[in-house]
Amino acid sequence: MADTDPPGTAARRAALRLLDAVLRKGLPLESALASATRDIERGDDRAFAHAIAAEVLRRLPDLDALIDGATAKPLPDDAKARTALRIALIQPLALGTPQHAAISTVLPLVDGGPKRLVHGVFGSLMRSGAQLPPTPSLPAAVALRWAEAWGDGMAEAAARAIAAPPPIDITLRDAGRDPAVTAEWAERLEGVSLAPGHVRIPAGSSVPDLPGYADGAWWVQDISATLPARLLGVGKGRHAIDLCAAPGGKTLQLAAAGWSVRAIDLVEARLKRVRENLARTRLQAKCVTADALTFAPPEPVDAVLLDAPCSATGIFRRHPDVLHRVRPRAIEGLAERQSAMLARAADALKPGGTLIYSVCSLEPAEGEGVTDAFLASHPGFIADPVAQEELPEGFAPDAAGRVRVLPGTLADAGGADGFFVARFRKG
Ligand SMILES: C[S@@+](CC[C@H](N)C(=O)[O-])C[C@H]1O[C@@H](n2cnc3c(N)ncnc32)[C@H](O)[C@@H]1O
Repeated sequence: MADTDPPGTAARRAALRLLDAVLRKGLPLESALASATRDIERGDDRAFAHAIAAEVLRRLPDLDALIDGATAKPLPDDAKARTALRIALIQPLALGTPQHAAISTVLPLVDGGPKRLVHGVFGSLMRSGAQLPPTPSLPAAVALRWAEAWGDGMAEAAARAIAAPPPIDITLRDAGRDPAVTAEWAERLEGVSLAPGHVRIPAGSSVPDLPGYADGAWWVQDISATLPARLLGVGKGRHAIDLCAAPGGKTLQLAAAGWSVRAIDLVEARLKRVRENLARTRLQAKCVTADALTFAPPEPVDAVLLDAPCSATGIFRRHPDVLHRVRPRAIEGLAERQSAMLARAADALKPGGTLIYSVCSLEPAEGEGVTDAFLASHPGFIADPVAQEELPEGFAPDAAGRVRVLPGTLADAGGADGFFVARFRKG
């Protein structure tokens, strides 16, 4: 950083590195954060760099349309000047930063480069009163892929859902299916409940400061992500394996519902988070670092939950980077690995046991495609259709008894992550 840089420039430089990591290197925003903000001392500056990058990713096609409308010759997609302009524009247009602060801290990012162009385009857009459209636009390739898979209405609902970060959902440890306990917590947390054991609070709430967090009375988990464990019901001491467990939301649900749980994850550092979450909530599970593609339990078990690693396109509201870095070829590769994991999961079950497969993906190849192929290649398994009564209000099984959650679900109550769940029984 140059000594003459205005205060706040470091945060914009970090935002530039973050956007480069996502858009050029294809990395998840969260995993690029530590390295991109390494030279920033203050936590609020690091948070601001993150907020700028996330908001640019939320509104990227709309920002680019403004930039293209104000430049005689389109800037290349990966030009530093384009990224600098995205960072400068998003601040007054969405984050409330005064125009002069936004541009003065962005110009040093293009030192020795097209500074005048960046200044000129920013100035002319601001003078003309440029605004972002009220409904964000999806990247064209994503809009096309999702409209083809699910119809235009889904793509429109997804676009509406990007506009703002979603609310925070909480799963209660001790509520079980008792509506009175849930109602009590909804009041304490000043939230609303959309299902037994669930409370929804506004986006941006400071989670560790809320009542019950330090005592481990609840954990953060989107309502869609609660469905797989809900569909296994109460455990009564029976044995379950959570095959890709970290950070552990479903392990905690299963343990709280009385299952004897073995939590597996490939990545030891991620399994550490499961252990921390178990310690905080005072729940029990055996944590094992292992590869789901080769793991075999000592004895077959009553239930296996495979919440497989996936494109994560269902959580685009929280992680808008997925909209820009997940490509069709990657989705194909993920579906192959999910099929291999599901076959392995099937081997771990007792006869009569229940297998749950889930992904936080909006790609049919990773959901319906994997489960259709599984049933076709595993004649010893049958689909175990989900009944409407098993699901929270606002969710519904599809014609085959699987649960496909699309954008637009619970739209009036703050939405839900995109998700897919299927249940099978071993004959
Ligand atoms: C979708 S996340 C799981 C979320 C978790 N079920 C929950 O509810 O908190 C996928 C997890 O799979 C793990 N994973 C990826 N490849 C794996 C493998 N081959 N074997 C086991 N775990 C794997 C990742 O480390 C990651 O923690």
